Amino acid sequence: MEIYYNQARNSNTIITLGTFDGLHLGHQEIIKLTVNKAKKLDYNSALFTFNPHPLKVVSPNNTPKSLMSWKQKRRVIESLGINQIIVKKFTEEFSRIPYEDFVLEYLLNRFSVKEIIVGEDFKCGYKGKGTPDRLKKLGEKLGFGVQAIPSIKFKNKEIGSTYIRNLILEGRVDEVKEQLGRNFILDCEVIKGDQRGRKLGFPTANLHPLADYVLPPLGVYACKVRVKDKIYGGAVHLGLIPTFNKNKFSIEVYIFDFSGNIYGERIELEFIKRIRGEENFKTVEELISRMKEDVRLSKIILDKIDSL
Ligand SMILES: Cc1cc2nc3c(=O)[nH]c(=O)nc-3n(C[C@H](O)[C@H](O)[C@H](O)COP(=O)(O)O)c2cc1C
Ligand SMILES: Nc1ncnc2c1ncn2[C@@H]1O[C@H](COP(=O)(O)OP(=O)(O)O)[C@@H](O)[C@H]1O
Repeated sequence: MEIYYNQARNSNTIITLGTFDGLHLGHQEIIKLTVNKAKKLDYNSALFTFNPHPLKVVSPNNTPKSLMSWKQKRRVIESLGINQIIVKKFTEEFSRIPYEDFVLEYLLNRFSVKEIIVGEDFKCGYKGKGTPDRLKKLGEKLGFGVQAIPSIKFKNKEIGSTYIRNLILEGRVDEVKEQLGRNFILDCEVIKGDQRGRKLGFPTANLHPLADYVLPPLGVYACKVRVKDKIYGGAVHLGLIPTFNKNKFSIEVYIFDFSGNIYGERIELEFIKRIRGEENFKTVEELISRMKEDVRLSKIILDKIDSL
């Protein structure tokens, strides 16, 4: 797969466009359709996306939190078999280009696009005027097809990034797989904490997320952790650590059956299930005994999913 940040070119291309945050099952359907159609016709398949999220430029206060980092996104797109990704820098100036000019300059002149495949709620161009219906009309004039794919449903609910973000915000991390096709995973770097964890008998890797992720409510979650391509079970705590009178948000994971120094490493944290909310313990002993219980419960949860 090739990645371009500006002037890519190709001929006879079937293209899909969007921000694709989360690359949920609906997005995956659209991308697979693009890939399969291109293969059948022996055309190039491409995915055109924007960075940063267009709303960050057009309406900064309404920018949604992310479901994935760019690295995670790239990996999923690659696994779906697209030939080319085009990442267009989304600027104020770019946001003012009318959809007709955008299509002509970016899609027809550069890729001689034969077909555009998008979700039915897709919009592009100045003020989002480039809806699928208008694109279809433009295509009739300029000689390309447009396919608008209706949202797919699961258990009667439309699959969508907003719905997935809300599940996460409510702590329902065990339900996102039905929509994403995978669990919610944070791409993180391990940073230094207060060095208190090991004294409690629970060393915890303090995590700095590598995207502006949507995050579940404060508390403790059973999780899996990928460290240097090995997967471990874990218990992760998101909170302000009131027991030690801290008031700074942190994400910390105790990794089961692991020892070693991983400061500075890039790791992935996969949320499996919420266990409880954050508590302010009166004594350190009470905290430690509750952490033991968290570890016991996490292991039961992880054993259950591994045996499915
Ligand atoms: C499974 C788990 C549960 C935790 N629960 C709480 C809690 O309910 N309240 C709290 O104040 N801190 C909680 N913590 C945070 C610990 O107090 C924290 O790991 C400890 O202060 C070590 O911090 P350090 O890594 O910065 O040294 C929890 C940590 C873990 C790993
Ligand atoms: N089982 C483990 N889980 C998490 N981190 C571990 C583990 N074993 C060793 N470590 C290492 O110890 C560090 C955590 O120790 P801790 O005393 O909590 O320090 P800090 O407050 O800097 O996170 C981690 O960043 C990691 O490098």
